[in-house]
Amino acid sequence: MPSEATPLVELRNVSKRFAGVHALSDVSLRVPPGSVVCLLGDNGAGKSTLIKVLSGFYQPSDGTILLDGKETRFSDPRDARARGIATVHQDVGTIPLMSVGRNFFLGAEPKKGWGPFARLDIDKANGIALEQIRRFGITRVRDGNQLVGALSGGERQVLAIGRAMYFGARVLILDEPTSALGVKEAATVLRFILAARAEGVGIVFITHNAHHATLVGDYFTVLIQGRVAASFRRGEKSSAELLSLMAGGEQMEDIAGELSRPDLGIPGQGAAQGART
Ligand SMILES: Nc1ncnc2c1ncn2[C@@H]1O[C@H](COP(=O)(O)OP(=O)(O)OP(=O)(O)O)[C@@H](O)[C@H]1O
Repeated sequence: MPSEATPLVELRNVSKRFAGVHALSDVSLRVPPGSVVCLLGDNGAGKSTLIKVLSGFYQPSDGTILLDGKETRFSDPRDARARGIATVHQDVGTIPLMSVGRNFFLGAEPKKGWGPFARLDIDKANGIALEQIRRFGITRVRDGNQLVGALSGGERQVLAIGRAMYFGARVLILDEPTSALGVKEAATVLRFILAARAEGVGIVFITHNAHHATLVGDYFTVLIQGRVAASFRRGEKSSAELLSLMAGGEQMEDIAGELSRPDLGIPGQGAAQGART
């Protein structure tokens, strides 16, 4: 279980408003080193906005961001990245028709020679890429020249996350990394999340999947309509309770109550009970 060490990054009472829309209201979130913080919420709950505040894409309208316990401000995503905050999006950001090695170093290739004669040292790029993904359990890929398109969805996620870690990520923001994957593939990514945690990285794991969250999460924050609806530690709630919270537990109770009203003439309360699980 992670320690109570100073969070790598922290949001304190952060709000974000757009014209007429309160996307985030008074949200606090701590990401300690070596921990997985799950961020859950329905569509429109504010998860993307929160990621964008954490990764320097938006400035908060109110509230503060702390990095290693010190108040800070990210001028833009490049600034946040340079200070160790990496975001890996669901669509992964790898290019299928490029090799594993080239994808790994996209934009930051190790060069042979110098000046106008510098060219990509592909052997070096391949070697580092393979070593990094092997470290995290992807042993099926044996050749860095292999095209990324031949990798599975989970392997591609691991490549993208491994790349972020190689380039110095201390906080990894993973935006729905398991949502498009089958069971085995999701397990590959979840295993990787645990391996990154063991290296002391702080992970913000955004997901719709309460089961995936409860498998790896240390801390959980549920957003509903831009507010923190619940915030708790591992073991304090079951995944069924988590699911109900994400759906807006109270609303579900209200719907269940409505369905069981005798004047509606709906036979039995099966639907109402079903709605609660
Ligand atoms: N740039 C913007 N301008 C105006 N409103 C915005 C903007 N970005 C987000 N919103 C609004 O803020 C609220 C939160 O949106 P956000 O995209 O953060 O939710 P989400 O939890 O990421 O949803 P999803 O899972 O569908 O991506 C929504 O009501 C959305 O319409």
